[in-house]
Amino acid sequence: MAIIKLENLSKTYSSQVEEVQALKNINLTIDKGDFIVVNGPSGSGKSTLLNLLAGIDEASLGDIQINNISLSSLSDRERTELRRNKIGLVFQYFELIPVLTAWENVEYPLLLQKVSKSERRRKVDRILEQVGLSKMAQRLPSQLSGGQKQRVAIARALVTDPEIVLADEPTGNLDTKTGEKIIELMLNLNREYNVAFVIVTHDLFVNKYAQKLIEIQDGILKIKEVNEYA
Ligand SMILES: Nc1ncnc2c1ncn2[C@@H]1O[C@H](COP(=O)(O)OP(=O)(O)OP(=O)(O)O)[C@@H](O)[C@H]1O
Repeated sequence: MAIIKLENLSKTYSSQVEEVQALKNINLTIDKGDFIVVNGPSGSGKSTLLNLLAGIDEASLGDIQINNISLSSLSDRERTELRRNKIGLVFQYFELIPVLTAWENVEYPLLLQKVSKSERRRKVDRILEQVGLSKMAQRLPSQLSGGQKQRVAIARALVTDPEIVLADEPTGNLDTKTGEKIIELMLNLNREYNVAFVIVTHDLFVNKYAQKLIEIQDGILKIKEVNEYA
């Protein structure tokens, strides 16, 4: 089942000096439970694609549909709401709130959704256990390793039960062994919750986990490989 559809999507950045066509006529369907890895050289359009998928930026041409709803038909507030409910985000530098504990960082998106206290407690405890961090719940981000911080960020992305998690270079700030564990964790969560992942990465080791491997070059998207999981 398609959760996101990109149709003839283009993005042009215009300034007084020049126009950059960052994405050129992209077509892509993301199905429920997909595990998509996106490669591409610096400046090829990867972050632009993630920003459009997340509704952070708007396409110049073409359409993005999430659950058959066209993003362009929504107001800014409705787009924010959709992002909050359907999309989880994971970043290279974790982006945790430094004055909140691991537990409170994961709780935060549920507060925005006005989820009740008992439900928040249940959901945060459960997801922290799944990412292997129950014992570190009361630590501040500064008291955690890079890999542990990324686990907190993954728990925060998943605690709202999103349909899709968008990850921008999630292993970029981790050593290879820790990075590999983080991708394996994402894959396990992908299978357990049937939530789709789109992972943008320069780390080639991630490619072997891809169910769909995508490459962007000069704003043009190519599907390089599609694997069925055993
Ligand atoms: N806000 C902007 N204004 C003008 N041009 C932009 C803007 N953001 C990106 N670009 C240009 O669009 C193209 C695609 O950029 P994008 O950031 O999507 O690439 P990327 O593949 O994510 O690169 P990297 O791997 O270095 O992060 C580049 O040529 C970039 O210079």
